Amino acid sequence: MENTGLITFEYVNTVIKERPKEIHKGQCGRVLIIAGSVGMAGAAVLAARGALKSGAGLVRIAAPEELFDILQTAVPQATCMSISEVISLRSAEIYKAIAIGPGMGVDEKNYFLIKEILREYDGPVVLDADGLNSLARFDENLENIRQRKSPTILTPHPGEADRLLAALGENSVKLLGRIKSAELLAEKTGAVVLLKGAGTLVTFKGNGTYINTTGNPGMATGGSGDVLTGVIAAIAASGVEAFSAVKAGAFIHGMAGDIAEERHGQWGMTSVDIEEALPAAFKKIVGK
Ligand SMILES: NC(=O)C1=CN([C@@H]2O[C@H](COP(=O)(O)OP(=O)(O)OC[C@H]3O[C@@H](n4cnc5c(N)ncnc54)[C@H](OP(=O)(O)O)[C@@H]3O)[C@@H](O)[C@H]2O)[C@@H](O)CC1
Ligand SMILES: Nc1ncnc2c1ncn2[C@@H]1O[C@H](COP(=O)(O)OP(=O)(O)O)[C@@H](O)[C@H]1O
Repeated sequence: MENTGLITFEYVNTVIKERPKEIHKGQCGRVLIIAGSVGMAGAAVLAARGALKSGAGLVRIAAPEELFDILQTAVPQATCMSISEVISLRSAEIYKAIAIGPGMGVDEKNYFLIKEILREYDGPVVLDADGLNSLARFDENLENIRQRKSPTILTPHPGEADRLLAALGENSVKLLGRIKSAELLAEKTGAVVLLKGAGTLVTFKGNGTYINTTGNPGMATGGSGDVLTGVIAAIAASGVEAFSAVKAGAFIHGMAGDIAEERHGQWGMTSVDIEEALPAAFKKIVGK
């Protein structure tokens, strides 16, 4: 078992800092978000907004073309590209982080795209939702994650973690417990693992397991996790190394959830309220 600790304000304060005066958008992190499908455009919107409100300098969404009108209306700050263009994209190096999965759907075509990115791209990749589900279904022993040398970040909820554990021939989260499940996933894949839910866990083999101290039950609402994907991708794209970016992302996302709770209450708050509270959360951390 890894050493355990808490993710605290004091820690996050050392990770997220005031921006240098001369910085420009190209230096604030370009993020590619591969997300959304017909019927789940919202997941792409929430992830992109999560990234933009976490300081990403430029955000590009790769999605089916049918979604472009929705995406460009809901997130005018982001640019869009067709998901079919990503496959031929050898210029992925311009992105400082790539997030894959929210609302993407699970099929073999998506799996091949994910596989290609995991193989070709050498920056941090955040895998969430259907990105994880596609690998759990088609990637034997999660070999594509295991073989990766660059940072890979897995952000499953317990249902997604069960699918990943099953792909590794392991028991469910219920049987293993949350800490053991997260640590097993991290150990067997070499990835930074964030296991969602009350008391979100972040672990990385040999680097300890940390429990988040922010967040509340009002966050149990559709799309909250899609926002988190964008938050983590943006922090990683800013140059923060993966494990710290995930710990800081979990804390700030939970803090935004706590601000949304204060503003709207646990029953009425939605994932949009969490996303809209991100700037206030960052301001509390940075002081500006
Ligand atoms: N607006 C949009 O476009 C939105 C799009 N979205 C997109 O929808 C896609 C499908 O994602 P999804 O999470 O809804 O379905 P799925 O992976 O089958 O998970 C359900 C299973 O997991 C379990 N489970 C979940 N949380 C748990 C917990 N904390 N603790 C314990 N168990 C938990 C749960 O268990 P249960 O308790 O219900 O038996 C059930 O078995 C995905 O691409 C996502 O991005 C959504 O983000 C919504 C907004
Ligand atoms: N009871 C809770 N307490 C604290 N945080 C929670 C609670 N329930 C859910 N969350 C947080 O909300 C988010 C839900 O993510 P996820 O299950 O992926 O939802 P979605 O797929 O709808 O985006 C996670 O960050 C999770 O930690």
